[in-house]
Amino acid sequence: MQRYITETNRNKNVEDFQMRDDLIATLKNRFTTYGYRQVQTSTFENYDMYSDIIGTVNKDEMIKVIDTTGKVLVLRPDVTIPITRITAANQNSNDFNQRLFYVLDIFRQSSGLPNQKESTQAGVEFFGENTPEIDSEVIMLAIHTLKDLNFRNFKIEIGHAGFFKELIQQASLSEQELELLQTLIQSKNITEIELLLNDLPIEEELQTAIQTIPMLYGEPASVIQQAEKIIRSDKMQQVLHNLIDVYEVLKDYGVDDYVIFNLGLINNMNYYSGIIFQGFVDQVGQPVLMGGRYDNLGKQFNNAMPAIGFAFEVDFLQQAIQQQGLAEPVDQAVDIIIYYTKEKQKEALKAAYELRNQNYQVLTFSKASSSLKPLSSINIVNYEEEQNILFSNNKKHTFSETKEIISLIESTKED
Ligand SMILES: N[C@@H](Cc1c[nH]c[nH+]1)C(=O)O
Repeated sequence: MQRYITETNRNKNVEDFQMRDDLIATLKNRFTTYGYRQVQTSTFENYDMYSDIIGTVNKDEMIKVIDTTGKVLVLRPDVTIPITRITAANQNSNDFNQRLFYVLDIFRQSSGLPNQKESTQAGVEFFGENTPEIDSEVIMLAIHTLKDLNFRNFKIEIGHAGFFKELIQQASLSEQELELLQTLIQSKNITEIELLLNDLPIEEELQTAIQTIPMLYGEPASVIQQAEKIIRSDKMQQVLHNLIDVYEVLKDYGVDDYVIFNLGLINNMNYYSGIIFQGFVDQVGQPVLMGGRYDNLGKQFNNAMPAIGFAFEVDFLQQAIQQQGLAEPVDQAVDIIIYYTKEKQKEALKAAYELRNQNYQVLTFSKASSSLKPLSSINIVNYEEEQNILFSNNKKHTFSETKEIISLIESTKED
């Protein structure tokens, strides 16, 4: 039996970890270029905070812990909620925008996948404005980042939390019926949807409209055309206009080829109030990113603030990059390797210190005691009794001072 090992399917070796680190660096860099600043939230949260919020994570999926005083805590099941709470508490004037990003683990355990409890999310949250320009800028950031990661085929599905909600309000369904209907729409199970609706007291026109929802998927222009046919209220018309406005801005960014409309899109979280979206790449069944507008969440923390954001699932991204062979080979070579004899130890270690000070990566090997074969390097330095030798790119040089090593290495780099 293996003791103290928890089942996890990520980072099996150092190379995986380095690749993940590079991936996260790419995400952080792109978020920064759009003006986002990194924040962090606590791993332990008050259970009551999550259970009282409307639109929160499913209570059964939260991982609860009890602290030494007997208080029930929960391991951070979502980042959007605590960031909204913090921003709501700190923002006393609402006339400025806040752009925040994070790379944090979240903890959820669904009954279907009991071994999966932990995943890393890299996400952004924008607070302060609700305009089509902001919505499209946030979606553009997601697209820009997927391009950075070299995915050739990816799609962003855009929908709206309000479209389905508006329609369904006219049907006055019970909570259970609504939940079932949502699941069926999500899985586009058209036959079951029809059977369910046939059993409910819903007028025919409304039933047809609801049955159309899963079909409102695909190229934006044709989805808009089809959607117009089932508009039954001003609110639905506004929702559709909002989607069109956002799409127009995305066209100006020149990224409309990546965009698909999906009015049957229902995101996991219930706090969404406006546009919602998900991102898909080849060979990964689940979305690698999800997000949307959640203008009503701040109100629950006594500060109404328009807000929109999304989060990448870093584990899915990593899996996709590996499967599609998009990872750059991890460079194992070090900048400089120094071999030295016992007599030259002092001189060699001093040189290593100076070179590391100049940010070179340096490994030292005592010829007297080390028997291991070192990693490769194009710069090998030998401190021996008679002379000091540098092999740089297979060319031999003699030297007496450390600064000569630097100038020789830099000059061979330029060759
Ligand atoms: N917190 C959401 C993603 C998101 C970030 N911002 C808005 N939505 C999730 O875990 O699904």
